[in-house]
Amino acid sequence: MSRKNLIAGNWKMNNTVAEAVVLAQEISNRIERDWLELVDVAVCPPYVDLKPVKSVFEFDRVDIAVGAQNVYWEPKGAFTGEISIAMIDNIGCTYCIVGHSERRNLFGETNEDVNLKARALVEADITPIICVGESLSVRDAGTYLDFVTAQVRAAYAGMDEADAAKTVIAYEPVWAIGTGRTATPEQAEEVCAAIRATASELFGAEVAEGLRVLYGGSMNEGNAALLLGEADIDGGLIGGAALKADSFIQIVKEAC
Ligand SMILES: O=C[C@H](O)COP(=O)(O)O
Repeated sequence: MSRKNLIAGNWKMNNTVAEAVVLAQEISNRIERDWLELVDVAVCPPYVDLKPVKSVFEFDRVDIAVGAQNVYWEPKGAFTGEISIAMIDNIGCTYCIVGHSERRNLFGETNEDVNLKARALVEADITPIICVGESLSVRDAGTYLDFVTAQVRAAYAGMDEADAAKTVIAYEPVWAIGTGRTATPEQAEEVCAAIRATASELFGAEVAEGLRVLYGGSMNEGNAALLLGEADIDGGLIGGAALKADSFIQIVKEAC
């Protein structure tokens, strides 16, 4: 089965509304419309920027999706500071990142939290981009495949085949995020293939073949082509390089 690449920009905690609108406009102006037949493109700005960025893309009639960077699984109520799935749905989010290592490591998000978020998103027909990835100490200990596939199993707990088919996994080795130290294509492919094999064990070959597995971690316009050339890498979750229209667009082009 051929899978369409997905290039998703994670803007993290960057860009005021004014800055976000300028960046969205630059991306919209420069992206070639026919590339969007060949590759899915999304940007994930901070919550406050979601609606303005979505409005830019709607006004320009450009098929670039928006996604949130996090969400809470409860539908509503006394959860100060949290944002619900209905809220991001209402402003047109197609995707939502869950379990990013910054959320796991800086904000104490657990595998159980990631699972609850992913399941609630699937239920609402918003695609969770489920992030997994090992730290440098786990990589050096040589146990990274067990570690990452355990994260995948935990994220999928309680899901059936139809649920899993609505998800995206992003493999992001923590040691490669924002460090400029990208995984080699071979390193990234080894883990992405293991993720697909785990999905096959859990949900069967058909679901696994259709599952998009992204790579994230210092992906840029210089290394994207080689990473995206690997058999089990179906796109990228881009941090720093997604904050510059030129770099982001070049990566999208490489993914076509
Ligand atoms: O979500 C994106 C990743 O954390 C990658 O970030 P980076 O491209 O700045 O390394």
